[in-house]
Amino acid sequence: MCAKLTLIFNRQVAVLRTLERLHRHFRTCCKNDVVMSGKGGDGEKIIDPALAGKRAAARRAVEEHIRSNQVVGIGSGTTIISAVERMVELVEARSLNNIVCIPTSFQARQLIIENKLPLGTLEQYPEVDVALDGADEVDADLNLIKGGGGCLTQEKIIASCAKEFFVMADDRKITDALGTYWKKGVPIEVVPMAYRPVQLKIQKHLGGVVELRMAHKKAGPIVTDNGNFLIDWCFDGTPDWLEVDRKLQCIPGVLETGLFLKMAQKAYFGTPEGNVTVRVPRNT
Ligand SMILES: O=C[C@H](O)[C@H](O)[C@H](O)COP(=O)(O)O
Repeated sequence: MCAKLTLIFNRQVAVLRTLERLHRHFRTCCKNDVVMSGKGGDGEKIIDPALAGKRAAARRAVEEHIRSNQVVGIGSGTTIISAVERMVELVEARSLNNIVCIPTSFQARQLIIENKLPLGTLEQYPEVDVALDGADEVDADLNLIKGGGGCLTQEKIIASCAKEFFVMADDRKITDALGTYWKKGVPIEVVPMAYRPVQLKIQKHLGGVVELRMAHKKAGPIVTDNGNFLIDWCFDGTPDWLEVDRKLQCIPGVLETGLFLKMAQKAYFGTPEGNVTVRVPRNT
């Protein structure tokens, strides 16, 4: 019994370490903001507490919402890795079958393929049953900032095609006002030839500062999965998000924004200890 428990514990630690490595890789490639908490006594890196929160939230969201015979939208980032991990466990345990996974990015597509889950497209399955995704910040109305890892347009398309959209995050990302926790601005995907006028128009009409997101392992800007550029808008004050998003979307050259407004039905937030709180939009 004791040996069995030790085996289970060791497997969990190994899974967390793998996730941590993927998290570190993803952050280095896409966000350049690795969060590590130091060294353990045995010289091993301590598991990132934020990652433990993301993992708890993701596992719970899958357990509550993913069922057999569903078409599932697979978000991008680090949190979704844990959701896919839980889905694989359920498939292996034969309590989940006949699902189809629609990726929201190149990374999500690879994740689905590597985990041998059935891959589909919106062309084949234009109606998605459930979409799961992470977020960079979440307010009380479940408005989200997304795109910190460079993916947002395909994520928003798939969330918009889903009957239900659930968000999973670690609990640092809960906020009263967007921009309190996530200081890197609202990501906006733009057609490359238009980035400069779009940048100037946003600054002139909406204020704040707009920066072209530069790559770290490539000279020049980050290029999205759709072949576009990303700009990050560090806004002033507390905007009326619906109005601001409408204005942004009206600027020629803007493809999509990382503002996911009133799209999520529920959000799961995990703590480093593995506790999960569930929120629905305020006033619902
Ligand atoms: O561009 C990336 C996506 O919008 C992610 O879903 C978002 O950045 C959250 O990422 P993570 O799950 O790594 O915290």
